[in-house]
Amino acid sequence: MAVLIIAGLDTGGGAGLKADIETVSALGEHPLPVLTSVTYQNPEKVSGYFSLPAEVVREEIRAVRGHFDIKAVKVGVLGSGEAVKIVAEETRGLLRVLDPVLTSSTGHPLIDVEGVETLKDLLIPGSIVTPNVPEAEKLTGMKVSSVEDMKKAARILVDEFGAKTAVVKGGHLDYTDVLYWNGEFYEFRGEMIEGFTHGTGCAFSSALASLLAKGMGLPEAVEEAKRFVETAIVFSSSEGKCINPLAPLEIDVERWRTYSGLKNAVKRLVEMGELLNPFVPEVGTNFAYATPQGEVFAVKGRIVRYGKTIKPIGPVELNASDHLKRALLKFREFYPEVRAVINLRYSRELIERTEKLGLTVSFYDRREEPGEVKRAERGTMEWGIETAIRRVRERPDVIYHLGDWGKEPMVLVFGRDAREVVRKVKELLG
Ligand SMILES: Cc1ncc(COP(=O)(O)O)c(N)n1
Repeated sequence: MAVLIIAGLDTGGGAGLKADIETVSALGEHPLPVLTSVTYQNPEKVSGYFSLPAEVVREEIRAVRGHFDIKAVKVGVLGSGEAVKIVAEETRGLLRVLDPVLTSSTGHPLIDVEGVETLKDLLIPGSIVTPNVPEAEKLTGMKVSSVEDMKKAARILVDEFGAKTAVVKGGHLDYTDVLYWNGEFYEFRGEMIEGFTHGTGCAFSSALASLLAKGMGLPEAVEEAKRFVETAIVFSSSEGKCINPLAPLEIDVERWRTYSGLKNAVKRLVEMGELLNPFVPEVGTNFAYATPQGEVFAVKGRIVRYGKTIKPIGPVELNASDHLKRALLKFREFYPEVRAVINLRYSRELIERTEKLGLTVSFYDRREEPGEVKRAERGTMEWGIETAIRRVRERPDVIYHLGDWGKEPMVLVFGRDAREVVRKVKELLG
């Protein structure tokens, strides 16, 4: 189904048309992108924008309106009052979701002063309007600091401004979204989700337009759009510092379980921070957790000593550790049930304690490494793990070496899942 998108271009690839196109595509519909403004922007700053002549926007819409069977339209950045007028004219009769973008989240205006007034007069009437809290405040002139205020603002947008429906999004308050539809309020609860949020407003309105285009009704479509955006935040892009609307296509259940399992396990480790601190090597600790299919999540930038405690540098991401990933994948060739591993600083006491606890310990020694492995660029880790595994009869819980990666002696603790690794580490630290 075709979804018309009327929005601006974000050169940083975070918000605007790019997020909209990805969202509509991820939800299986066909995006028709109409450009209104080019913004000069990166994740930290919008340095300006250029609005296309409004007549260009009109021609863009006309080129597709007669040709495609457009089921819904999403309107984002418009830039100028003139464009608002034309979009109101050219989208008449279409199911219209309006994200009333007034400024970027970094605070730069994305519409001129006349545009804000024209938006109220011409475009909000008849639209499903989806402001966030600052936008709801600016449009209604009221202060919005609670769910009750959000309801009041939603009602003003519908009863006084003539919107068909209003969804006030609570990302700036307690993550509850409020829908006012057919004279009734609906609340959609959410929670703080770690990740980048740049582009969330665009993705939400595009998702809502796509779901409505499919024929989904309200309030279900709002709930579904909210969950879509939550997933896009969870799997946001650290490179783009923005959401990842393609995440729902990229993840599956096992990826999700592995990701959240590792995230929780890292939290448990941080709780034991003081105890663990002396066991964090100079190069840092990492914690890798593989899906049953062998994709490996780890902590981007590793976990480092931080004062008396420890701190993960970045988020949990796919392929965030090369060394541990290789160690784990090699281990799994022998014992596929093993899916998690952590590296700790070597100490004689740690190994003694492992043995005392009845865990199986093995090791490798780089002095035994055959010449051809040494000469090959990347085989040492694999050779070491295989050698250690073959040295003992049972599946090892711990493999250590006395000088390798960064030449620092290291202990690797393996387990069937991230939770089991945390349990073993807890036992080892006493
Ligand atoms: C082209 C364009 N459209 C929309 C936004 C709002 O997104 P955000 O609130 O994440 O800055 C933006 N910054 N740029």
